[in-house]
Amino acid sequence: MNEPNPVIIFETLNAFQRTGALKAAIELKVFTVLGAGPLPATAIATATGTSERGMRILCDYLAVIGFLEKSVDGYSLTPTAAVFLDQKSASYMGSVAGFVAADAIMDTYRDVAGAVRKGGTLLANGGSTNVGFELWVEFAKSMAPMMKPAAHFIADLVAEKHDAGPLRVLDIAAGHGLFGITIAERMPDAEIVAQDFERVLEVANENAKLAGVHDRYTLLPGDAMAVEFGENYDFILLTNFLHHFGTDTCITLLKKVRAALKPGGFAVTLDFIPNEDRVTPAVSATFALTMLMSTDQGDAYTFAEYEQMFAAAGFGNNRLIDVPNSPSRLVLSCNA
Ligand SMILES: Nc1ncnc2c1ncn2[C@@H]1O[C@H](CSCC[C@H]([NH3+])C(=O)O)[C@@H](O)[C@H]1O
Repeated sequence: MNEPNPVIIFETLNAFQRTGALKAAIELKVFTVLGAGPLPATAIATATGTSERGMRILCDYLAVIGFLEKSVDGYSLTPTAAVFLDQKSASYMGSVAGFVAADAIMDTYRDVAGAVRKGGTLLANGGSTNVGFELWVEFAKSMAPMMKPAAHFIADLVAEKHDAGPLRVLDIAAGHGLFGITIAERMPDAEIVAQDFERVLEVANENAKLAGVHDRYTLLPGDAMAVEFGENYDFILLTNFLHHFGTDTCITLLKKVRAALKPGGFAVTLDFIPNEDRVTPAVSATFALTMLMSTDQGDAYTFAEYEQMFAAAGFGNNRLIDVPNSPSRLVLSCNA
């Protein structure tokens, strides 16, 4: 570990190759074609309408980085590729490439030094928190599969905390809507109010229809900082949202959240929350760079920082909870 070794330099400088290769394999449906069993490069090339040379080189690359296995029968799927990248799998999540590795996102990384100099995003108008940020509809359409484990975890938590009877839930920055929709599926008396920009809520509304919970699903379009939330909510969800803003803005929003909760109601914050060292665990710690590149003031806040923000907004009781099968953690804050 402490021996000097230049490999990490090459691996890091050409990490864009990995992104490009995986994006291409998803786009060309290589993993779906291989879902039926091992095939040689020639057969994969025929099935995907590509060149044999190109497919051989792509499949060898995917074997090197761990998405395919190579044997005398040709290429086959690794367990991860079989579960998450074959379109026929119920847990397919290839769609996340449409947001995570979108051209507009990748373009921002052409000038990390510029964002570091400035201390904020180089995107126009504050980046991803602006109503005009184009990619949120793409996020809503593509990212739901990644959120499934956390959505079920939160629905379980809500069911555990709530006695039988009517239940009002506000899902702030709902996106695809999965978090509120999963609660509605679990609890037949739950009424969900979904808040987000108008064109994003169209996606959530469609998902609510598909899930058959549409009659208990209300839309509250607009900027979360400006719209009236209403009151008497049992639970208010803040999933993957607070990280976009500076602490003062978060505190202002959290005061509004508290005012909209019933006494004894809960704010449920799901986020990338690194340890106090800010360098572990890797996924949460590196998320801070995502915020530097796409927002003016956002960050991957530690639990101590969340505690301070929630306390400043009047929440005295905050608990950090790990979410199984997810890199995210949850802060459960009671309006005691
Ligand atoms: N100012 C804002 N007001 C309301 N929604 C916003 C604002 N800025 C960003 N958003 C939404 O915040 C969401 C962040 S992505 C998170 C979506 C979902 N809660 C999830 O956890 O997967 C996107 O759907 C954006 O449209």
